[in-house]
Amino acid sequence: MENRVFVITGAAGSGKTTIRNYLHDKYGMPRVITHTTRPPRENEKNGVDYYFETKDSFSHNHYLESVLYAGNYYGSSYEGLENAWQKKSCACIVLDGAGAVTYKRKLGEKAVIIFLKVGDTEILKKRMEIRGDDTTMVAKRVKSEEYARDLEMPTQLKGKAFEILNTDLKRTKAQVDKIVAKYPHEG
Ligand SMILES: Nc1nc2c(ncn2[C@@H]2O[C@H](COP(=O)(O)OP(=O)(O)O)[C@@H](O)[C@H]2O)c(=O)[nH]1
Ligand SMILES: Nc1ncnc2c1ncn2[C@@H]1O[C@H](COP(=O)(O)OP(=O)(O)O)[C@@H](O)[C@H]1O
Repeated sequence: MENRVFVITGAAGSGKTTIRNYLHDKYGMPRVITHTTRPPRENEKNGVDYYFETKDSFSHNHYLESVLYAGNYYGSSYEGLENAWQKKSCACIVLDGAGAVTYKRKLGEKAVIIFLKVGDTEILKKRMEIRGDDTTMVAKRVKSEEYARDLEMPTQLKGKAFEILNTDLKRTKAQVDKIVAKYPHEG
C-alpha cells in the first residue's frame, strides 16, 4: 500500500485537531506530532499534543517544513513522518496553510489535503474560548496575518485539496469518511 499523509488544515478553531483525532480513533492512523515554541495550554502534554521546545532546542531539529505562526515557531520533522509510516501506510497531521502547501509540493500524491472552512469568524473565536484558550492568546491569534490567511484555502491548493465546511461535526465526519474511502488503507 502506498504511503499517504492526510494533512488537516484551516484556521484556528476550525476543527483540525478534532478531525485529526477522528482519523486516529476511527482508522487507527498514527498522528504525526509536530514541534512548537508555543507554550503548552493547560490540558496539553509534551509528546502527545506537540513536542514543546525552546527557541534553542527547536533550532536543532531537522524539518520537512517549518513556519512562524502568530509569533511562535512550528515545524514537522521527516523523522516524525517516517516513524508514522513505519506503523501504518496512512498517517495524519495538522498543519497551517503554508505547511499544507509545502507538503503538497514536496510529497505530491502522498499528501491528501483537507481544508476545513468555517465562514463565520465569531464562531471560530467562540470555539477557541469554549476550548478554554487563554483570552490574551485568542486575541493575539485572531489579529495575526496567518490567522486571516488561513480563513481561505491557499490559492496554490485550489483543485488539489478537499474543502469541507465544518459547521455540523457529524456531516464533516461523513465527508471525511468519503475522502478516506478513496484511498487504500489498513482497517
Ligand atoms: N506548518 C506547520 N504548521 C503547524 C505545525 N504544527 C502545528 N501547526 C499549525 O500551527 C497553527 C497554530 O497551532 P496551535 O497553536 O496549536 O493553534 P490552534 O490551531 O488554535 O490549535 C495551526 O494552524 C496548526 O495547524 C507544523 O509542524 N508545521
Ligand atoms: N463542527 C463543530 N461544531 C462545534 N464545535 C466544534 C466543531 N468542530 C470542532 N469543534 C470544537 O471547536 C473547538 C476547536 O476545535 P479544534 O479541533 O481544537 O480546532 P483547531 O485544531 O483547528 O484549532 C474544540 O473545542 C472542538 O471540540
